[in-house]
Amino acid sequence: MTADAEGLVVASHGRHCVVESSDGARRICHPRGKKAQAVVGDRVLWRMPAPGQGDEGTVERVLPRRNLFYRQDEVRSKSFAANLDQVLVLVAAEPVFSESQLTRALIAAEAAGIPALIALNKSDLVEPFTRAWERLWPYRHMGGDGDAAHHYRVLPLSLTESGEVDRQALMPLLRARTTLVLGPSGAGKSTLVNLLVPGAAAQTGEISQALNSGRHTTTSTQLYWIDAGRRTALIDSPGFQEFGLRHLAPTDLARCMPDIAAHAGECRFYNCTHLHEPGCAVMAHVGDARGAQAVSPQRHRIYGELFAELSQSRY
Ligand SMILES: Nc1nc2c(ncn2[C@@H]2O[C@H](COP(=O)(O)OP(=O)(O)OP(=O)(O)O)[C@@H](O)[C@H]2O)c(=O)[nH]1
Ligand SMILES: [Zn+2]
Repeated sequence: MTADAEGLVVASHGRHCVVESSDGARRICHPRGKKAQAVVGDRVLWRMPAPGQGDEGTVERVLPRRNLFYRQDEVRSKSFAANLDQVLVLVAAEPVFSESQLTRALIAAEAAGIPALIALNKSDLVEPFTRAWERLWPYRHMGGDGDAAHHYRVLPLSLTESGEVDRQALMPLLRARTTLVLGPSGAGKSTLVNLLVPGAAAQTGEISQALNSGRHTTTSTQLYWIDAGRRTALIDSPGFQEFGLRHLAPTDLARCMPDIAAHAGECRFYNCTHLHEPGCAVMAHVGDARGAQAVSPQRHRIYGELFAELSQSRY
């Protein structure tokens, strides 16, 4: 019996996926049973088809994951990607981004133990950019002063106007890592992928061709290599809009919001919800006063909304 080969899942669509071997060859694989359901970024053991059984393989087993980034909505859970080094949330000056969506993505990253970066695109749109940069004040300062203390790195970009400069700023942060890129429609995700991934269109074409065989034309989540040595990867995933956090309990929220977590241990009641209790250290820090230890009123409002959302009965 031949040993199963190890491979990396570089695209997924429905139940089947595309597995890349160490020599770079890609092949469609189907999971052998529920336990072999893989997501992009998974390392898997896979097997060639038996002679005469076509050219699609089977995923025999998903190897243990370092982490799993996912969202979960009311009805079904939807996995995004596994084994990530970081998440890059790309928003733009225009269209105006939703701070609630941004926060949801950051909470999901935090819950999975994955560091997050934020990029604000379209700095050439001066006035909207100034407003958006200002809205990101809490994110730019959270954790303390100085680049090392900041909880989130926030980068200004202008992908269509200064792509080369942006590439130089981004590459040191991306090199030799696997980065999941998330962002609302229109923020510039395609522009970013095309800037950083030589032949992105070709890689996509190859994959849709592979997945095509009359059944599927688009892939949902996809991994691109930035470098020829295949060490630096970007994972592009749609679905920022309906970003559910149903996999979290309301009481998980505080530890996943670093500005709130910083004070949550100092409240009078150990089971403080930070919404109305006397002696709440979190609420004592909510205000317009700016400071690395402050909790912005917007962030506290979003926390309250999410707390209510996650407190509704589950089904
Ligand atoms: N002014 C300006 N426009 C930009 C910049 N980057 C991207 N755009 C434009 O913004 C629009 C959206 O960019 P895309 O890269 O298609 O955005 P996307 O996030 O992939 O959007 P979807 O395809 O809808 O998911 C395009 O018209 C881009 O040309 C920028 O730095 N400045
Ligand atoms: Zn409290």
